[in-house]
Amino acid sequence: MTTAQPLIQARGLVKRFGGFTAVDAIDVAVRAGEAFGFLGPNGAGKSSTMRMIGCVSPPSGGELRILGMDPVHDGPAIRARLGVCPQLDTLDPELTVRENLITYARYFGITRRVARHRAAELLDFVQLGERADSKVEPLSGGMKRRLTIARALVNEPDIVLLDEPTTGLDPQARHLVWERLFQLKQQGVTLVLTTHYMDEAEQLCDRLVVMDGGRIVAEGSPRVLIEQHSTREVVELRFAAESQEPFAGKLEELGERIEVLPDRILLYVPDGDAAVAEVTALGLSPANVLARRSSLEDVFLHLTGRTLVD
Ligand SMILES: Nc1ncnc2c1ncn2[C@@H]1O[C@H](COP(=O)(O)OP(=O)(O)OP(=O)(O)O)[C@@H](O)[C@H]1O
Repeated sequence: MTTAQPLIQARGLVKRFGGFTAVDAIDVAVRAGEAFGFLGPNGAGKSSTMRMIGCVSPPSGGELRILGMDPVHDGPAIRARLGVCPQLDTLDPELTVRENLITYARYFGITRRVARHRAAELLDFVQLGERADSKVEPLSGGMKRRLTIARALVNEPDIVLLDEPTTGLDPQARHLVWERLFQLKQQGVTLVLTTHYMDEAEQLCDRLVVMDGGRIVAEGSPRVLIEQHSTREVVELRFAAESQEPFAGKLEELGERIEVLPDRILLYVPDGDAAVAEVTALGLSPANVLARRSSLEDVFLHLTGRTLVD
């Protein structure tokens, strides 16, 4: 395999569960050293895709190559070179923090001596060195997730798969996880992650695909996706009324595009402050006004007509 070849290449990849198509003929190429994301709402098909890449769920159709190998025939060889951080923690609550890493390393045939050394290094990396002898149970959600990330690194993988790495964590815990993932990125580790948080996708991913209903609806870097599918800024207006709809007609002239949601109106404009001044000049007085930069949430809304997190 040459370095120019993508580490993960999917062409027309399909996953069906009975008559239901969860992943519908997607094309994906993940290059060495990049942080690649699958962004989409619940049920978009992100986990199903990850499980095929992780060689724990066989594709129903299409082509998938991971590190130049075929997951159906070369599953064990591929898995040996992957690090996997699943959506739900699968740590062993009977073992200590350190033992969780050592036991996991042993599955890869790593000697006990090397495993101990690697466990110590990785626990320092995820800032859990002081908890090495603690049982897993009393750890916070964020600590458990960082331990799972450490566990995913124990075999020095070529690719790390992270399924919703910060779902369920509070903001501070999320930032600690992000910091560690940034660090891995800087070390040149290839990261593949799923998320339904647009801020996570924007901050961590060099490139991403936006998924909806099993399909890829857009692909690119966060910056390019925003440039292609949104305006520079957005003004969010909330009117204290039963429905936002009656206000929309009056605002249509102001923006390049307008979205009316049940609780607010989004006005897509080049300059947020100028648009707010124009809203005021129209004599409208919304209960709440926010001018902000466009985000991947706006991209998703534009492409699908729905918000990422309902
Ligand atoms: N084992 C299964 N049997 C039947 N249907 C499944 C199975 N696994 C997933 N699905 C369905 O496939 C669709 C995609 O699920 P998937 O878990 O891949 O989505 P997701 O984007 O990862 O969302 P989430 O964040 O909720 O995991 C969903 O409609 C889900 O109900």
